[in-house]
Amino acid sequence: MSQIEIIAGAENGAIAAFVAERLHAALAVSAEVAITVPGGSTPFPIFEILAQSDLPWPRISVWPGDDRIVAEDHAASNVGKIRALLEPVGAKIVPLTETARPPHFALAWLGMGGDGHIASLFPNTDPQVDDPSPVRRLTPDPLPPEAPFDRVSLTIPSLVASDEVMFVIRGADKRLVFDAARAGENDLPVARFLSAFPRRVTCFC
Ligand SMILES: O=C1O[C@H](COP(=O)(O)O)[C@@H](O)[C@H](O)[C@H]1O
Repeated sequence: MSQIEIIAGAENGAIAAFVAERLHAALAVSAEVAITVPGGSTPFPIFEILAQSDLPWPRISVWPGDDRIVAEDHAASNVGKIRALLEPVGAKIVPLTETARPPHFALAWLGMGGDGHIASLFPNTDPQVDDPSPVRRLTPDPLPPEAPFDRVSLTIPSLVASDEVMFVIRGADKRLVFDAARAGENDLPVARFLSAFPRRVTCFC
């Protein structure tokens, strides 16, 4: 079980500073590092701030932790929006595909849906902590009305291999779901992940 630090009420600037600090620490011991980041609505204002940081972006690979199966120029594409913000500063943006071989991530940044999904590991997809596949194509059920598409997602083992994990979760309703998950009071995808991840977790919520 992970050790979870809760940081409540953090502004986007403070979250961007945390990410930059963790990446600088990883880059102090590795020439190149990889980070996986979420999609949805929460992370993009933080990416905008992060893009202004002094990080050596050409040494950083950025992988979406999940994506909607749409063209990259579609409004629902996570990789398209990540690329628009972070490629201009020099980051290497790596689209997530079904055949991708994900690297070891220095930092896995996750969001969470109100239904307890992380990445695109929705409850109906029954994500397993010992999934032998690093990436899966999945169909959420129900399909979220704001993004009614099939998905591609890192699996729990791909995320568990990361050095450390951070969540950014907005809203009291989601906080209740997260708190129940970390207390072992539900079996949602977020709870399965937390039960399997043995290292540092920081939750901005
Ligand atoms: O569909 C998705 O939703 C979750 C949560 O997104 P948010 O809008 O609440 O920030 C996100 O973590 C995931 O990557 C995304 O594809």
